Amino acid sequence: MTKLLEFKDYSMGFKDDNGDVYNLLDKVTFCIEEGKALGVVGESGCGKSMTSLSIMRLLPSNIVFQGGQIIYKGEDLLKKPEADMQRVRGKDISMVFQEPMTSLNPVLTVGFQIGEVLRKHYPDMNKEQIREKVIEQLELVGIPSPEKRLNQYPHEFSGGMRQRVMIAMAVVCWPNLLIADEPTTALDVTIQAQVLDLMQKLKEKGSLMLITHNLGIVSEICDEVVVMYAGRVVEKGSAEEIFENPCHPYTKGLMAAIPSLSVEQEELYSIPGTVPVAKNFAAGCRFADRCGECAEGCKDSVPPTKEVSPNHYVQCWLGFEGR
Ligand SMILES: Nc1ncnc2c1ncn2[C@@H]1O[C@H](COP(=O)(O)OP(=O)(O)OP(=O)(O)O)[C@@H](O)[C@H]1O
Repeated sequence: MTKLLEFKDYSMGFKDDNGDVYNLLDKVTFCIEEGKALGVVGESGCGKSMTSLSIMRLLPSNIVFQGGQIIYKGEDLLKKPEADMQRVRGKDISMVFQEPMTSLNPVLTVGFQIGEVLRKHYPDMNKEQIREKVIEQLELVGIPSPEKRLNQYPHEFSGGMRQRVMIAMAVVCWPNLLIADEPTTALDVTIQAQVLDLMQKLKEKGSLMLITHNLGIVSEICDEVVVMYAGRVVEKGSAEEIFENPCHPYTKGLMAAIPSLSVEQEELYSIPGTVPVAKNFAAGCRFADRCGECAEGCKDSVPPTKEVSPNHYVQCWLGFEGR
């Protein structure tokens, strides 16, 4: 297997109004293989979006780099000049955001916006070639009558159709990596299923990094899973391993919180408490406050990462020092 993108001990934080710096992502380490789909899961506020925006180098201005590398095709993206990054974005690596309405420009036609990506990366393409390619993309994502639709504006599309347009825009240059950040959250269930089908199809053409809090989606689409909690990777491995043999108490909690249709449940389980904000992160395990298996000392020092089975890693004190 060939690594397409690799996070190596990547850490970053943010600067508050007083100039104090707080860590957000701590030594994040994982990789995306060529042609595979990786799911990044965790509750809201766990650092999933910060991780993907770091790849694109589209972070807010108060973010401070604290160490590590993000290697793409042998080069550290964090060291690339901005002009080179502009060539990477949209051509090598593309991103689909949560809310298509805010990501599309309301005063430009859909065809123009998809074409814009091609004009930027392939300045030699002529008008007709661009039009053909745009039609081809709209067809690929399942938009009927693409010749007509390309002259329409975003508000003339339904939510699901807008999300498809966003996906068409993201894959028009056939990126090596498509990052989809909660691509189905704003959609209703039937449309969600259609967009997921589309993701399956796209997976055959390149690598996919799917960010979601929905484990059901991950089990359908992803080959590998990274579980994040409060800016750390607490567990990672093949989807099969993670679903069949979850080891971190947080992953087990996420699994227990999946609603089941087959078992009658009186009440839905939810992990007690909430994800802490960076200013309140514990020095040791950041999940300790919410963990049913927390033992003495868990809060004091950062847990070690161990390989529980080949390629399945867990960052937890359980099993160490008599815990
Ligand atoms: N510019 C910033 N300054 C300070 N804190 C920030 C900034 N951007 C994000 N954060 C904080 O970083 C943490 C991680 O945020 P992030 O958006 O990556 O989480 P997430 O897991 O993607 O959540 P969601 O699913 O809600 O998007 C959150 O606590 C968030 O408040």
